[in-house]
Amino acid sequence: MTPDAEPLHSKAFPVSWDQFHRDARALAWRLSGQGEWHAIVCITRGGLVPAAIVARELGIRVIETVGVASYHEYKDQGQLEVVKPVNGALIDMDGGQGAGILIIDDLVDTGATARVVRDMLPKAHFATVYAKPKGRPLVDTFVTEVSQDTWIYFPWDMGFAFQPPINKRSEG
Ligand SMILES: O=P(O)(O)OC[C@H]1O[C@H](OP(=O)(O)OP(=O)(O)O)[C@H](O)[C@@H]1O
Ligand SMILES: O=c1[nH]c(=O)c2nc[nH]c2[nH]1
Ligand SMILES: [Mg+2]
Repeated sequence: MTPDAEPLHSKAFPVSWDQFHRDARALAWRLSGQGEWHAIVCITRGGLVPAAIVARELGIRVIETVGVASYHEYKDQGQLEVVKPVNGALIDMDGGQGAGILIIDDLVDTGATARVVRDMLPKAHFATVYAKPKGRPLVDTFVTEVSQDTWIYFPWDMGFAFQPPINKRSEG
């Protein structure tokens, strides 16, 4: 990046545990009535927490995972790696190709993760709590859209920290 270039993520969207619980529950409300799913495939690790909340709300007890990692360093998208595939028997149920499966992740950003998982389960319903514009076309159901230059700070990545008073803060 040149010194004058705009940072890729210039805005911050911090999410508390309370807010995340409300948003994940709102996702469950949006999903209810849209279909009958016999299993959730949760994209680890970010999908684990919303999958637990949606599973509880919709009464789904079969939870499978697919492990996908691409942001190996903070905010830096690297090589996408499927670290754990989906269970083949689950993909083949209900006529195959992931029919009857609900895929859950915390967000779509560029859509790279969603594209890979959709290819594995083309007939599944893809749901996330948050979506950025590039990834949005790949998601069937989501709750809140944020701009592409926003970084979402999830509660499991955060901790309490001292905040200097506003009048003592330096610019930038
Ligand atoms: O739309 P994309 O640009 O692919 O980004 C979205 C993905 O990035 C994050 O996962 P990450 O790779 O950080 O792994 P993690 O879930 O284990 O934290 C997030 O949980 C999504 O799965
Ligand atoms: O914590 C995160 N916040 C984000 O905005 C994001 N985009 C991709 N991966 C992400 N992880
Ligand atoms: Mg993830």
